[in-house]
Amino acid sequence: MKRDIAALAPRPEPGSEPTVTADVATAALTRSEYELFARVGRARRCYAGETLFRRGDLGTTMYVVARGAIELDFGDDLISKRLGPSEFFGELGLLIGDHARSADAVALADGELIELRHEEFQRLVDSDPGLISHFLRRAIMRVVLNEQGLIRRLRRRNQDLQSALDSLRATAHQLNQTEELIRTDELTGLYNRRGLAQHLHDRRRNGALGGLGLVLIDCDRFKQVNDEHGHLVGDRVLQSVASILRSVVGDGDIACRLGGDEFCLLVKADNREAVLGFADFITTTTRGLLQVPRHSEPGDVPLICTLSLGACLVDADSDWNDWYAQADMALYRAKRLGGNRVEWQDAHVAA
Ligand SMILES: Nc1nc2c(ncn2[C@@H]2O[C@H](COP(=O)(O)OP(=O)(O)OP(=O)(O)O)[C@@H](O)[C@H]2O)c(=O)[nH]1
Repeated sequence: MKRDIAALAPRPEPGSEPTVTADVATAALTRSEYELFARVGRARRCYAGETLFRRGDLGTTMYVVARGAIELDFGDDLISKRLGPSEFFGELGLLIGDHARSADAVALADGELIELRHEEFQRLVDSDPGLISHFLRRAIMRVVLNEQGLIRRLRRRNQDLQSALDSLRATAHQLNQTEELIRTDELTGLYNRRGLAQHLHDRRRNGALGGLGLVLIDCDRFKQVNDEHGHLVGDRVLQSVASILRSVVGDGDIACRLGGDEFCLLVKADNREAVLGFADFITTTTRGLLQVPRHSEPGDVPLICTLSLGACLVDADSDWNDWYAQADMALYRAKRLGGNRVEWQDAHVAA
């Protein structure tokens, strides 16, 4: 058997004995190496589909393909290698002994291998130190090249992951911005109805609906502002109202434009006086602004109009429709009484 295998040694082209760097990629033994390995090692048959070792197995054996083909599968998305006659694998088992295999080795066809164990390494060295030193250098270079290839692939994968992460972050950022836009009233920058609904939903989920007051705010005779001064002036009046509301909201409070010339304010307040304090501040500021002489504007262009306000305390056990109905009763009264005022509505009277 040994003689048969030795006869399969590669026949070099004249003057083509491989150099250290030229043949590392192919892992093929030179003719002299093959003959030495065949002399020291044992012949071993292998059969199509046979697993010689698996990734992670501790191995002390190196193989040289005499006949047939072997596939090395490194797992994950690493490229498998296919080895043919006179190519070797598992050399770290031979060189360092108990070595965890980095690939599954499976025979692709019936064939023959030369098998060398760790204990036989010294015999190889003693038989031909020069040849084995050459083989060793190639084996080390092969390990280094494999390692460099692996590092390159890991770097590339790292970069791919990094850019995937970057684009994910950008998408998340765009999504946040879009959500912000969807929740915001374009003209005033306050929350719109959708934003208010989301806010109330979040608060209810967090059990944070207690100790709140609601103030509904509606512009008085706003249609007249539009009719007399035009839509743009009307827009500016709405923006002025929004600015006043923005100036009173604190952390956790919310100012919202419900639509048209109607606004609301949801504020932290434990009692009637606290809620009315916010509402009074709004009417006082509005009246103050109406007193400011406006020499720079041609005609009598208003910066703001008077407001009607309806206020109440929020019952955490009921919902927005109930609170709105309650505050709206007060607002309706404020309108009926001529506007430019704040009215209060208690819960039991509203019911
Ligand atoms: N400029 C401007 N006007 C708007 C906007 N949205 C709604 N309006 C106008 O707001 C006006 C609201 O009119 P009404 O609901 O009759 O209210 P009002 O004139 O203030 O009457 P009272 O509330 O009874 O004092 C309508 O003329 C709408 O066209 C907007 O975004 N910009």
